[in-house]
Amino acid sequence: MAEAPTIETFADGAAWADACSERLIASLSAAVAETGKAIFAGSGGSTPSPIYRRMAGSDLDWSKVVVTLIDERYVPETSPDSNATLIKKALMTGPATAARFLPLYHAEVTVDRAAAIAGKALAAEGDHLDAVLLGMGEDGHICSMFPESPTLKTLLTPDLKPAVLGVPHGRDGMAPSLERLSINLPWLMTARTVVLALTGAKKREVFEREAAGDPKIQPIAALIAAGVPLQVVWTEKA
Ligand SMILES: O=C1O[C@H](COP(=O)(O)O)[C@@H](O)[C@H](O)[C@H]1O
Repeated sequence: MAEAPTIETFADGAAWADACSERLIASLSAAVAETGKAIFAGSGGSTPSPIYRRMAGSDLDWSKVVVTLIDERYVPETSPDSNATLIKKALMTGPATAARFLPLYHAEVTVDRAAAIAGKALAAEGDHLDAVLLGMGEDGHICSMFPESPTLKTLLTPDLKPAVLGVPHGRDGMAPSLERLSINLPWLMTARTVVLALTGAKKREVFEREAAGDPKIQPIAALIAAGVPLQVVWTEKA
């Protein structure tokens, strides 16, 4: 069985955000130096903004970078739930406005059609992700992979093609409350660098529980079993 990665602990939010940003930028810079381009896939939610602000201030040649999302709520950018709006505001500022943004959401189509459009566009950019920033909810979800949800059967199948998939909202009060879009495990398996940014005692506890869980129904355990190169970076308070 694959071993859970060590949780790296940082003394405060500034050191934690610096460490996350430095690792992601190092991977993107190496890709630009080697191939002339790089793909970054970032998370939404409440955790990543300080990391994005630091990344935006780096001297990476952003004109060579494609920025996309690991997941998205099926809402337009005018919604406060839009991950696209969050990443545009926090990351794509200053020199980083030169990066090209690849949205997962598309208007006026079904969530599955939007996923197919986004999946095709991402696959046209390359066959791997150079750097990925993941977050985790206190319920153990990463991307839009919710523990024990029926969509995990497809999202977590390791030997499918890398794809973006539509995620229906949960029934009977189960998560997620909105339709969503998510990259699948095979995309994560292509990634050169994957930082899982965690804050707070609760998330540390949840990570430890999920990492030791069943890869069929617990996404964190599935990533570990599939050999996704997770760097788990934690601080008590961001
Ligand atoms: O819904 C989502 O939640 C997770 C975790 O968010 P956080 O607010 O606990 O940081 C996030 O990683 C994901 O991208 C987002 O869609």
